[in-house]
Amino acid sequence: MASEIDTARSGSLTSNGSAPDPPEHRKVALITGITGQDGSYLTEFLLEKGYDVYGLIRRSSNFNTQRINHIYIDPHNAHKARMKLHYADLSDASSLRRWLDTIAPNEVYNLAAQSHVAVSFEIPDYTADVVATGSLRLLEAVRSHIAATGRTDIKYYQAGSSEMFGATPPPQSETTPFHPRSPYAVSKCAAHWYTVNYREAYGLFACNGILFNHESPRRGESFVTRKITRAVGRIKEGLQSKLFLGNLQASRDWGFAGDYVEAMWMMLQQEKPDDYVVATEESHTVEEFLEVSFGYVGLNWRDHVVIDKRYLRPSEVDNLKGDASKAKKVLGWKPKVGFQQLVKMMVDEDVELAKREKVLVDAGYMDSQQQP
Ligand SMILES: C[C@H]1O[C@H](OP(=O)(O)OP(=O)(O)OC[C@H]2O[C@@H](n3cnc4c(=O)[nH]c(N)nc43)[C@H](O)[C@@H]2O)[C@@H](O)[C@@H](O)C1=O
Repeated sequence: MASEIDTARSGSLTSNGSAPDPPEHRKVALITGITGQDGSYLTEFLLEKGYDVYGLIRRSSNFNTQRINHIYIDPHNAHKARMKLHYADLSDASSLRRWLDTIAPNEVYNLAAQSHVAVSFEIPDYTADVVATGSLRLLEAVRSHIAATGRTDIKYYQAGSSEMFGATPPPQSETTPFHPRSPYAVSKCAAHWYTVNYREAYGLFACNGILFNHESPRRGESFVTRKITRAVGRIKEGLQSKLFLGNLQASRDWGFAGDYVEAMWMMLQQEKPDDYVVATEESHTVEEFLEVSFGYVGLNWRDHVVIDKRYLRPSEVDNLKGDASKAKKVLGWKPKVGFQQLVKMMVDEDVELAKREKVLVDAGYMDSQQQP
């Protein structure tokens, strides 16, 4: 990645070796949250499909583009670069409208969020501004862009969340009532209903994907699955011995993020816009995740895990298990990676990562308490 901050950064990906369509024939996608786990998988997926992909990124004093660096191509290489990045922010309506007008996308994927449930209790106001009002700003930018340009061939995807179901018992489907249990979840409910409202009021092609937890080796390290697999790798390599966690009895329907981005795209390829639950239909407790991940490398989690009340939430979501029959029937979508395979994939990558850290620690370049 270039060391200079570009106003436009770009990348390309072709695995089948075929030349991409000429620019005038290529579909154009705009993604908010492109630097996140889902944004990176969706970008890879869309580039493979021959799209030009534009990502909106937030300004930060440090680069936060690690997950898409491998796709990056210097924008000066104009004919090869098919992923481009621009500065914008869901809290800045004018930036959203400006990039919509400039890019004129066919598909808009709103993946950006303050997505950490526990953190949303600490910064509820910011969470609501970005997750709820930010979605409204983007919808309004799309609506006013269509009104001004007459471009009706534009489709909108809203990243919804199983957290919206919250306290409502499983299995949860599109018809299950929402009972959100955090500022994050309440904000996602607002974003969901804004999306439904813009569909009903203005005829916008707008879909809500109600995605259950989806993980990968690119998952942020403060979410429980990655926190666990990072610890497994580091404990295995002798870089740490304890892992501090909160509620081990919470149960989640965990799938692979790479599978879930395909469902997002499929929703926008339908004739009519609609809302879909995306899930594996299996639920496992945090404790089961510990059993499988530590067990996989021959460790006993009970020797390492310490409960720290700091990680308990003021109100918890106990049990999520999706009913994805609509997505299966209408979209023809189904998950490819199961729970055991997902855990192993994450542990394998994090053992490798810990081995690289160990080299740095042994050479005196890093303290074992630090993480690169
Ligand atoms: C679908 C949904 O998925 C995610 O939200 P989440 O389910 O809250 O994910 P998580 O990995 O933070 O927590 C899962 C469970 O694990 C428990 N837990 C125990 N001990 C720790 C712990 O130490 N850290 C964390 N983070 N969780 C812990 C915690 O109390 C909770 O019951 C986000 O992507 C969100 O954006 C989203 O939309």
